[in-house]
Amino acid sequence: KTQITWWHAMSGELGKKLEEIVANYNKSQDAYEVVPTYKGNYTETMTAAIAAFRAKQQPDIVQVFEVGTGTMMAAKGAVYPVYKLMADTGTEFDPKGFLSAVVGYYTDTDGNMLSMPFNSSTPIVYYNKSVFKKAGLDPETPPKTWQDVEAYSKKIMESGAAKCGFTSGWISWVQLENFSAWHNQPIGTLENGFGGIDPKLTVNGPVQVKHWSNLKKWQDEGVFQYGGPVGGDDAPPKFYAQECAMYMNSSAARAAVMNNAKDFEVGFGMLPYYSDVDGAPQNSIIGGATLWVLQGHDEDEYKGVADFFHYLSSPEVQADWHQFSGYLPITQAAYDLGQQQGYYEKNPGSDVAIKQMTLNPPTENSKGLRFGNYVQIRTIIDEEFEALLSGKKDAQGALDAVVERGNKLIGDFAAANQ
Ligand SMILES: O=P(O)(O)OC[C@H](O)CO
Repeated sequence: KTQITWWHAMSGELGKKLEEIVANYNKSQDAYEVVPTYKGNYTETMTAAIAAFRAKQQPDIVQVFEVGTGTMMAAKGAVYPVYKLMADTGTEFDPKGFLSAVVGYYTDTDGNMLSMPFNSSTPIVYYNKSVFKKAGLDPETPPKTWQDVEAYSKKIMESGAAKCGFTSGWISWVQLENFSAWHNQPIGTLENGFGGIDPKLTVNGPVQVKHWSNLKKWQDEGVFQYGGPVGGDDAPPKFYAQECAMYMNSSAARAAVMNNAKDFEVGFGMLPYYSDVDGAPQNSIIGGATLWVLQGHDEDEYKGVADFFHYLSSPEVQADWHQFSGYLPITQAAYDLGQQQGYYEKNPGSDVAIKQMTLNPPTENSKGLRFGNYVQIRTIIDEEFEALLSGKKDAQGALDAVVERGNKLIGDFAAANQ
């Protein structure tokens, strides 16, 4: 059998499910064996793949998170574009079958899809219905606005129903990038980087500054508890232990939430917005990851990769993965299948993510972002957020620093890739 190596970043419930999908594929045919390897979180997996490529030890497939897209697109000699792979191997492939928000993110300016969508998400609100009830709030009504989040949190804390109002995973992704799209505010010039290689960040606008300054105030009042840098590993336990009543994170946190929220009922809601910001709520943007194929392998392996991708994007496999994980149904057929199966009716709240992402046709500010070196910029965002929380900087100072430090990295990237 020809072996296909796949480096991925899925741990916990998601990692187990990924292995099950691979095992089913391996059983379904005799020619190829896909060998999945967990390489750590998204940043670690991407870094490992780049190092391996330099050492000529690269896997066939690597899972790269959405913010690595700008960097991967520029790595022309290292990447075997998916549209080309599918054409070269004569494998059936219809990019139009994917949801447009997903395709748009991974398509180059000539309209070619460069990586294979697999696990696209968007952030939503999870809330503890049992705590809401104890606090005298309606458990069927999630907060709509940030004003609601504040008022509900105070009621929850004052009634003693929970110690904290809310926590959040992925500060950069949820409280800055998606926050901006949801309020129709630009993250950067040149259509958030989609329109050219040398954009400038603009995350220090008044709406973002107001929000970060509220987050600092809410932290000081105990309304908000920080979940830590990168994905925010400290956030989920605060929600599971019923310390914080609301939790903002990826729609794909669903699998872990369902597994860990044993003693209380969970509700799902869209992200909150400031009702005094014109154009909000707009639509949220995707996160998660896609699969990139790396150069340097033989034709047989690539045939296997294409065959595996075909399997992965079939409606049955996609619908199963989506329904288990909370990742979006990335093809229309997988969504239609879920509807036929009655999945969304039987699982109230399971369609919040897709509704929120498609709430309005995307604007230049809400189709995503594409900046070189953005993985490093994410680290800067975390650092500056921590400087804000510790009182070293105010919100304007922290976000100005993100812009200044981030623009330097984008400029370096543009100079190296022009
Ligand atoms: O937790 P995920 O897989 O939905 O990814 C969240 C962010 O998009 C990562 O950049």
